[in-house]
Amino acid sequence: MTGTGSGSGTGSTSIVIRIEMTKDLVTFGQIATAIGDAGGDVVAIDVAQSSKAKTIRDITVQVSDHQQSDHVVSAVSKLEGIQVIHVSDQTFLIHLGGKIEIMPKVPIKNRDDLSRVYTPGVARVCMAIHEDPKKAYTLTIKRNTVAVVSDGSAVLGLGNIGPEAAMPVMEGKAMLFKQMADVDAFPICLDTQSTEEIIQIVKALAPTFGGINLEDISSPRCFEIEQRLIEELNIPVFHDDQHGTAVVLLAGLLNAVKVVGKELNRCKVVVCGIGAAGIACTKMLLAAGVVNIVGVDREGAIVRGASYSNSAWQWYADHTNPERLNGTLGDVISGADIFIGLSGPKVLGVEDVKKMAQDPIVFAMANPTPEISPEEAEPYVRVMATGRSDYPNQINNVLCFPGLFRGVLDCRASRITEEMKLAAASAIASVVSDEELNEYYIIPSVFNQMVVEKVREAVISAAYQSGVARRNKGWEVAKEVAVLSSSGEFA
Ligand SMILES: NC(=O)c1ccc[n+]([C@@H]2O[C@H](COP(=O)([O-])OP(=O)(O)OC[C@H]3O[C@@H](n4cnc5c(N)ncnc54)[C@H](O)[C@@H]3O)[C@@H](O)[C@H]2O)c1
Ligand SMILES: O=C(O)C[C@H](O)C(=O)O
Ligand SMILES: [Mg+2]
Repeated sequence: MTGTGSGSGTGSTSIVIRIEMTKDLVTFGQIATAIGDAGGDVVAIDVAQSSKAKTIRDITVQVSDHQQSDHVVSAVSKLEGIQVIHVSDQTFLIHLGGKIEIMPKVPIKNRDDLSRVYTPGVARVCMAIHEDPKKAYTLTIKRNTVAVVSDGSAVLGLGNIGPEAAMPVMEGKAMLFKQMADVDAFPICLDTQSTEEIIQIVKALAPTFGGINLEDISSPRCFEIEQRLIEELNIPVFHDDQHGTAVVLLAGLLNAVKVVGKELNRCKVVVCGIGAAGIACTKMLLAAGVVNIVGVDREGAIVRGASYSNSAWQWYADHTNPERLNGTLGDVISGADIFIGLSGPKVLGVEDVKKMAQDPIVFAMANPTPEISPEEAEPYVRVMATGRSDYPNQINNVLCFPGLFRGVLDCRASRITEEMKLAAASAIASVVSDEELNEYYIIPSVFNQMVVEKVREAVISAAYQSGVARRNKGWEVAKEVAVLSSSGEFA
């Protein structure tokens, strides 16, 4: 099993320490010795600024993990005549200045080009769209562009960290959309957590976009925001943490139960974290025929027959926990075949896992730190999965949203139906063949190029069957469509 389990690291890395040294008090030799003694390797030294008395230097140091990085920085800062200005690691460096940019498709080389892409030529195009707004799909970025909208209220498992702090995740999603499925996605983080304001803002933004991907908006507000936008907009709206997660979860579970030789609909499933993702995953499992699902949140099990002020939890109580189990996670997990974690870090103990039924399946999907680390759980589980990239079996909505939106944009679906989501789940599961299937390979890699293509095809086919595809049938049959459509032929 790979991975550091440290919560955010991915093994050997380099850090850049910016220091100010007072020349009379310390030599570079002393600094290099201190770094070496703390276990780091000096890889490069750059002088950022120099005066007679002081120098500012960037020292690049190879370290094995974050702990060693802390040792190295602490050793350097203890030296007389040194002031550590800041420390960057590769993860921070990759974020410098943000992770995406906008590039023109054609260069503007001369006045002639200028007068076409901009005024006066552009005016004719504007008027063509004014006369027929559908032409926005052929003559603007709308056909291939998705808004990734967050209010920063439930960012990964980090909680309500606000819109600025949510941006790196949304930029990351935009990168994935583009790299995996050639969808242009734009991150939009809103400085409001008012349900009504978010709805109005997204509605006002909609003309620019072919689809809306809502991201990291906490429950229960996310349900109303998504539902209202689905009803009030004519482009597809998809809350990724709900449905993307549910699609990938179902794909992973379909394969995991094959590995352990159980039938999904006979399994006892405990879901921890009854928020956006937990509720959507539960709905997907109920639709797949699972009966015995018990939900647990901070206050313990959600019990059938009890009353809840949170309407989403009331729905949950009415549709799950047929045995009316009560108590903590530790109580209700006894005899469970499957644990699904969509809550926060380190919620599940080894003692809890030991109480599960034979051949337990544990999907600890909280990001970035799962409910239990694979290292701790592995001796007691048969199939282990997390949401992270650095362990086997990554159950993450990135397996869904790029291919799903590729399909939705290509067939110009007006909405995303249950059939389309189920089709996407089966498509993802089908990428792993029976010969390949084993405990450590229940779900295809994010980098498996078949995933996007299979999800796209399945989604398009289901969109036509559901009657929500708005492009003439027949378009989809030709693979050359991508080329033709970019010239506007199939508008
Ligand atoms: N792997 C994936 O693809 C994926 C997708 C979506 C969400 N997630 C993860 O799932 C988690 C929840 O995301 P969300 O969007 O549903 O957020 P959310 O805020 O809507 O819901 C989180 C729920 O978990 C509960 N919770 C938090 N700590 C808990 C604890 N210690 N014990 C029990 N319940 C607890 C909260 O009360 C809340 O009801 C996050 O960690 C997120 O990173 C993973
Ligand atoms: O962002 C991810 O990695 C998955 C998911 O959307 C999450 O919120 O954790
Ligand atoms: Mg998310």
